[in-house]
Amino acid sequence: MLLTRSVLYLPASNPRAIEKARGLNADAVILDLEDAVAPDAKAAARQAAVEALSAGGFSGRVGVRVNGLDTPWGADDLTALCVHKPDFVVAPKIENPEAVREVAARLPVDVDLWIMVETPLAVLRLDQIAGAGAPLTALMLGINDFGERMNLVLGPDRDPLKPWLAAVVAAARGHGLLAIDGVVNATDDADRLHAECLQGRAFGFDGKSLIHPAQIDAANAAFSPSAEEVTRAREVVDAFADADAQGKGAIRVGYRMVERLHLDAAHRLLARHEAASSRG
Ligand SMILES: CC(C)(COP(=O)(O)OP(=O)(O)OC[C@H]1O[C@@H](n2cnc3c(N)ncnc32)[C@H](O)[C@@H]1OP(=O)(O)O)[C@@H](O)C(=O)NCCC(=O)NCCSC(=O)C[C@H](O)C(=O)O
Ligand SMILES: [Mg+2]
Repeated sequence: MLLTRSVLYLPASNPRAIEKARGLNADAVILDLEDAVAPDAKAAARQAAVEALSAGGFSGRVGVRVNGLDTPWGADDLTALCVHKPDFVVAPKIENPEAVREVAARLPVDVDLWIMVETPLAVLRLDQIAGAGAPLTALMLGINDFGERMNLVLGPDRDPLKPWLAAVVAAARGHGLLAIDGVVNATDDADRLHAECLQGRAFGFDGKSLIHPAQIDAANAAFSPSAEEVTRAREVVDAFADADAQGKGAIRVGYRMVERLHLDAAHRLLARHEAASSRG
């Protein structure tokens, strides 16, 4: 099972961060060629990303966030990734399904496409964008860009974002995609990170975008099934395996009614637990 609890960005122009990322327990890392890299450093960062992919050694999945195709660098970024392929490519500031297909057409085979939802037009066209088809596999919320463009004032509760958190997850679920929540810029604010991870999980996200190694453990913990959830899931599986439950759609487990949809959910949760336990 593909885990995306912790998705760590790092500037591809930072060799120390690339080296460090090889030993971190993030489920995925993203070598950024876009906003974390200054215009003058774009070509060198692209070369560094290709060399990092070629050298390998990352413990999780590796992606590259390319520049937009409407910039001087986007096309060359995608061409460079055809030789040493990442596991996935992240396309920023996508605003319509045509833009998804334009990037997809330049991807080598077996490379997934994740797209950033980070503009007002993107959230207004979520259904069309999320339905653009293979190789699109994930939606990532870009809170920095979205917040700026919407003129949001975001406090720890992220109230102004809530409609969009729900909309992004609904679009992802509706089209069978992963949904990754946005970043916390305050790298020293462990309380805020913890609260946002729990909130993201409650809204249905599969994981959190991160910008610093110190954020990984909190995301891995929050997006892994808790011990209590695992216990409850096992109870549901055991109850439906019981002879008395055969042929029934709804049964009682302890104080609650459960249906076969809960059995499916329990199986999915236990699969996530297995995967999380084997990664740590
Ligand atoms: C935010 C940072 C610029 C902070 O850098 P710095 O002050 O140098 O960090 P530390 O001194 O605390 O670093 C300690 C060690 O950890 C390594 N490190 C730091 N960050 C990373 C990282 N992301 N990945 C791997 N390793 C990292 C340092 O090298 C130190 O190592 P050592 O020398 O061994 O002690 C910096 O953290 C950073 O650049 N973060 C990533 C920024 C980025 O990629 N941004 C783009 C995505 S954010 C975004 O905007 C999403 C979206 O587009 C949106 O709109 O919301
Ligand atoms: Mg952005």
